[in-house]
Amino acid sequence: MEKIIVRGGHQLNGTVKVEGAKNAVLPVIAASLIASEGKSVITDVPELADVYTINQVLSNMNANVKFKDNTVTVDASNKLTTEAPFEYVRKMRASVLVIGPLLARYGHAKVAMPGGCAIGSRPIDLHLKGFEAMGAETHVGNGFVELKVNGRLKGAKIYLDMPSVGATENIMMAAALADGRTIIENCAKEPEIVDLANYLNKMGAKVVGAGTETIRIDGVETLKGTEHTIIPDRVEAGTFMVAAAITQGNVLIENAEPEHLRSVISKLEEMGVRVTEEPTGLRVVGPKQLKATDIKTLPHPGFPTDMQSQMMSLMLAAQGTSVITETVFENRFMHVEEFRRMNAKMKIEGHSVIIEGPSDLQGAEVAATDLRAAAALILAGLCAEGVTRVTELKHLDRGYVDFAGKLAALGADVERVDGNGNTVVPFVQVDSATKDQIAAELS
Ligand SMILES: CC(=O)N[C@H]1[C@@H](OP(=O)(O)OP(=O)(O)OC[C@H]2O[C@@H](n3ccc(=O)[nH]c3=O)[C@H](O)[C@@H]2O)O[C@H](CO)[C@@H](O)[C@@H]1O
Ligand SMILES: C=C(OP(=O)(O)O)C(=O)O
Repeated sequence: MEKIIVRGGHQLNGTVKVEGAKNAVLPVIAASLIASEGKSVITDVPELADVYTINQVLSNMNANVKFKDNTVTVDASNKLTTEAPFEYVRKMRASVLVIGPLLARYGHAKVAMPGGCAIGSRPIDLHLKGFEAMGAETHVGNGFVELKVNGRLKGAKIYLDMPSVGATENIMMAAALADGRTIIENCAKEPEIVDLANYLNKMGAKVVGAGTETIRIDGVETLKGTEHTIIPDRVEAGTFMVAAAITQGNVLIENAEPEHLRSVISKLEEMGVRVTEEPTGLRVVGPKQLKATDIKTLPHPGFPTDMQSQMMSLMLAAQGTSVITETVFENRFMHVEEFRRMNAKMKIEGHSVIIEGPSDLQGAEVAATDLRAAAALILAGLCAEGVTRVTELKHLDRGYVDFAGKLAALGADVERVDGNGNTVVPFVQVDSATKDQIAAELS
């Protein structure tokens, strides 16, 4: 079993570059299924397990997908099949994002129902209600959801009970080819929604209002392949901001987009961290003593739930009592038990965690419970006494490119090893023949 081994107590200094955003690239690759003509060329694509999964979902549908040098090329002009089996949806819930494109183009989609998840129940009822409002018939059975529409989807006025990111994306993609105007109210406003809207518009769609709480889409007849560069990953950027802060370091995070990180910057500043905008990114300087603060996760532009566990690590190192309230997911505190194994002083009360800092964190063997928890446990290891060993790295690989290598380049004592204790070559550094082989399996 692979592990990341962290020996705490090293200050981080230097420069780290942020990759393209996982949560932007997945819907963009899914949207390329709508293009019945031409190739889609997507650049700044991070080499993440999730990107390989969405590429496999598309290949499995008979789209021609290539992934090389951080560029994904999709040719979806073939006749596609319209089914996504459980083997992919189980690995990655975002596989459901193919429903909107398939329904728009073929009037049919059959996708395995995503099950529960380590951060709580994650239904897709809002996605389905949106499709139904546009005229689709939905049938759930035998572990699948199947949607059908006779002819084209019809534009509709859709109010989302909550601003779901996935539902907004899925409905936006379906509406791009619908007959008439769709209005999505109370929609998600995340930067990744804006990136998807920009991509769809370059493909020939008519989407207005992305980034606000109402999006209007006027359906068109067809969409064509286009070129697009993915926005920087605000969660990866935020994770390295915490890494700098927790080690009293001084790190320039290249490519970090301050406009996407306002709530994170503001909370870090409250904790005594210095954040300055530089021409190429954000410089983060950690204080001698961090101060406690409170956080409530909310849809964008509120504090992102995907930064909740990393901030928990920082609060454990801060002086005083901090409170984190999670309002986006029903159960995103599985990592609390793992932090406790590192001597963290914290308790869960309903949807909040109360953190008594500073905890004398001690290295321990801990298991990542989800993607961001994996990063958070490694961050805690950076300031813990002794050796921290983090397992269940499949979660980490979904969303971070060579996390251990990037931390080590900043001066951390971090190493990824296999079950025999041998250093593991990160995927991004595997030889190009192996990468080509993986790419060939996809096409
Ligand atoms: C691939 C991707 O972009 N993932 C992000 C996306 O996930 P995802 O798109 O799954 O998150 P949503 O915004 O849809 O979920 C937010 C909340 O709404 C609920 N809900 C959602 C849909 C629905 O039909 N019914 C329903 O009840 C969910 O259970 C959750 O409690 O946004 C989340 C919230 O910012 C992030 O944490 C994820 O990293
Ligand atoms: C929860 C996350 O992703 P996903 O929605 O893909 O599970 C995340 O990126 O932290």
